[in-house]
Parts: sequence; structure tokens; C-alpha cells
Amino acid sequence: MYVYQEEEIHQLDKIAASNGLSTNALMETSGRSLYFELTRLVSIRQSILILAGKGNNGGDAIVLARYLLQNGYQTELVFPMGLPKSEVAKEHFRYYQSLGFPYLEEIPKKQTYDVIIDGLLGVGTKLPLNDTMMKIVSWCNNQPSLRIAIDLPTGVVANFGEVETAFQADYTFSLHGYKPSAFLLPASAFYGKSKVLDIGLPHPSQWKIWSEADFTNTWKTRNKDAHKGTFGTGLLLAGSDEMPGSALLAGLASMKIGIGKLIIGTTPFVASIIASRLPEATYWFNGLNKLPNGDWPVGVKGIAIGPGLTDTLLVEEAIKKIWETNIPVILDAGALQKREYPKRNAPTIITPHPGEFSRITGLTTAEIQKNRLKLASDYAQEHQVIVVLKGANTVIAFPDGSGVINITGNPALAKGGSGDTLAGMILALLCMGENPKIAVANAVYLHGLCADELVKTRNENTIVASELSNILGELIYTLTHNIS
Ligand SMILES: NC(=O)C1=CN([C@@H]2O[C@H](COP(=O)(O)OP(=O)(O)OC[C@H]3O[C@@H](n4cnc5c(N)ncnc54)[C@H](O)[C@@H]3O)[C@@H](O)[C@H]2O)[C@H](O)CC1
Ligand SMILES: [K+]
Repeated sequence: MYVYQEEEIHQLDKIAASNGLSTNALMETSGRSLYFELTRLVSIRQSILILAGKGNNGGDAIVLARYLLQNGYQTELVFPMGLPKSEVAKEHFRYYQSLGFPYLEEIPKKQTYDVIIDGLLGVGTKLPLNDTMMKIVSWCNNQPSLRIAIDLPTGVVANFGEVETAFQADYTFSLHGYKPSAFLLPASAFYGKSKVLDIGLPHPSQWKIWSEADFTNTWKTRNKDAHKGTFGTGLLLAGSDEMPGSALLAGLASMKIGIGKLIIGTTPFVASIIASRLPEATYWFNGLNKLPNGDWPVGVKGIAIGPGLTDTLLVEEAIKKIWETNIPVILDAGALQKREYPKRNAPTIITPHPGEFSRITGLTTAEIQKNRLKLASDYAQEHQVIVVLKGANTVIAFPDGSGVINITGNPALAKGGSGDTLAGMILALLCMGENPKIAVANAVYLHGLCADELVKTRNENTIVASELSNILGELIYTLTHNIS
């Protein structure tokens, strides 16, 4: 499941056309795929209104209308913005007319329809919508009909989350791949259920949705001759006297996901509180104070620093020392500041929520939320770090420009401690020897999936972060017990 920005779709069409697969052919495939998808939702007795715009989104709608009419569906094709203007849509319109099929230029508003198809605007949308378009969209949204959007709901742009008014779709059938706005609020709320239709183009996209198959294909089972050293030693610098639980939550998550050995660098007070709940970890008293002197526990394969840490000066001193090593590091919570990152031969992973990303970048959270993919990706490439931008549909951007969108998770995660848990999960998978991209993607995926599993039987308000780690075992078992 890949994600494409507007420019990438236009580029792919151009390349296909110059190599012999015309846009006309792609439009035919799009309309035909839409027809087959639609017949799974709509019966032949239902009335269908198809709204076609002047561009290629309207062209897809014309092809769809032809297939529906050829197969006996009660279909009305309307061009409320005027007749097709794009050359390819014109070609399909000519063919449509040659078959004697009818069309209208105004919506017959006295009638109601079982289904309304939105083929008004697609990836060529420029906001704002003009008045006529606004009125049409509002009219559609007030109809009792099932609403289906072609490629994206009119009023939503492909790349960003901004929306004023948009077609409120029940279903959106996206062509070739998802568009970023399907994962960016408020736009994503207009998509309804979305599904990608294959139209025969290749997939050069660097951005994908992390799926269950991605998880199961990459999850490694433990070898029979494994010992605790096989699964790495992690150093967790976390927890302060005011926030002792952060160290516990991150530590629990690390151990329950499978790390071999965990050393928690924290205060004696925090250790005395949490050790009885996490006796499997070892404790390095005042590790944060000792680290700047170069006093290291041996054999550490990964470091997470920040959960529950408040002493910024101490954290910064520790980070300076960490920069001298080639140990993978996760900077979370109290370790997230505006900073430069030195060149190292090990991944640096930052895990900000939008507020923290705002602190790091100087952008407002509203700016960040509208454009999460691009901003995370720009930062990752500029600073050569892995950015885990948390929130609904966590975005993971890699330094090479590629990225992953996670679609597991729900509002149960909007609670203190869930970030600590995620940091612990990432630390463990890194230490267990996983490739950093996969480690981060799988940790984010599992973290969300734990919450999805819990809300199957529980109210989302009532779930606390430690419960995520508690169900990891069963969840991973269910996902992987068929893997040989
Ligand atoms: N590879 C693929 O995925 C394919 C997708 N196809 C479909 O083509 C559209 C994109 O078509 P394009 O002609 O580039 O853009 P649109 O149809 O979205 O609209 C362009 C048209 O609309 C005018 N316009 C833009 N904004 C507004 C506005 N706010 N108000 C009024 N009018 C507006 C603009 O000036 C143009 O005239 C894609 O989404 C798919 O549906 C193809 O089938 C080929 C393969
Ligand atoms: K549309």
C-alpha cells in the first residue's frame, strides 16, 4: 500500500505515456476498476448520479458512467461545471456520446439518488473551491445518498490536510495509491472508507503504509540456540523523582517485546519504586550523572534517553557524550530540543509528538499537522535522523527520503505514558538487531495494534499505557504463530 503526492502521480502518468501506455488507457483502466468496485456496493435497481468535472477526474467518471449504462444501471452523468476540457476526458466523452448515452449540464435537484459519485476534482484540485463548487458539494452532503469519491473527495487536496468544505464520502476509491491527505486531519475525515484501485502502473513510491504483512514478513523468531546476549543489551536513561513511572513504562515495553537485557539508568529513588514491578531489569544508579564522565556499562547496543527526564542540562551533557559513540540512540520527551546532530555511523531516532516537533522546528502545531509527511521528511533528510512524528497516523520519515505511515492505533493512546512505552519498544527492537527502519516501523505498528486490540472489549478512556505492554505477548503470538 503506497502513498503518492500529486506531483508523483502526474510524473508517473507522463512517464507511462511517453513509453506507450497512454493516459487514455489509464483512464479506461481507472473507470473500469471503479465500475467493478462499485458493483460490489450498488445494486442494479439503485439510481446513480455521477458528477463529472472538467479535468481527468471527470474523465474517470465518464468511463465509469459508460460501464454502468452498458450494464443496465440507472445512471445519470452530469457536468455541473461545464463540459470536459482536458484532452483525454474529451476523447472519452466523444466515445461515450458515440454510443448514444445521455448527459446533463445541471443537476436535477428535485430528484434524490441512492448513490452520488464525485468525479468533480481529483489530484488537480486547487483550493479554495469556487462558489459553484462549494454549493454542489454542500448539496451532495445534504442528500440521503451513499456518497462515493473518485480518487479523493472534492474539496480535499492530495498533499495537505487543509479543508474548508469537502464532499463527505462514505467510500473513496483512490487510483494507483493513497494520497497523503488520506492520513492528515481534517481532510482524512472526508474520505470515509478508503481503498486503492490498481490501474497497472509501477510503484516507485518511497512512502508506504506499514501493513500486517510487512510486520509478519519482517518479524524474526528466536533461534533455538539463542541466549540473552543474542537479543542485545539496551540502556534506558529515564525517570526522575517527579516522573518515576516513565522509566517503568519504557522498561516494561522493552522487556515484554523481547530485549535480551535492559539496564535502566535512573535515580536510586526511582529504582526503589519500580524495581519490584520490573525485577528483570538491572539498575545503574544515577546513570545520567555518570555518563558524561565516560563511565559506560559494557556491551550496550542501543540507548533511549528522555522519558521522564526533566534536568535539561544533565540530559544535554549526556547527549554530548552519546554523540561520541556509534551506538544507535532514541531521543524522546525530555531529550527533544532544537539541536544539530553530528555525523555518526549509527542511527539517531527522534520521537516527537506535534508539540515537541513544534519546539524542535519552530513551526506551529497547526502547520505541522497540515503537512506532517513533508515536514517530517524534510527534517529527517536535512538532519540525517529518523523522525517518528507521533499522533493519529504516526509518520516515520527516514534520512534517505523514504517513509512509512502507520495506521494502527486509536485515541486510547492519547494518554500519559504511551510515548514512554513506544520509546521502550523501539529501543528493544533496535537492540535485538533489527534493521533500524524495520525496528521503528514494527514498534510503532505494534504499539498502535495493542491499543486497537484493547478497544475491542474496553472503553478507550479506561486504557492505561502499561496495559499495552501487557498484551504484547498474545498479540505477537497471534500475528506470528503461522510463520515458520
Ligand atoms: N495515475 C493516475 O492516478 C491517474 C489518474 N487519473 C485521474 O486524473 C485525475 C487528475 O486529473 P487532472 O486533470 O490533473 O485534475 P482534476 O481532474 O483534479 O481537475 C483539474 C481541473 O479542475 C480545475 N480546478 C482545480 N481546482 C478547482 C477549484 N477549486 N474549483 C474549480 N475548478 C478547479 C482545474 O483548473 C482543471 O481544469 C486524478 O485525480 C484521477 O482521478 C487519470 O485517469 C489518469 C491516471
Ligand atoms: K473526486
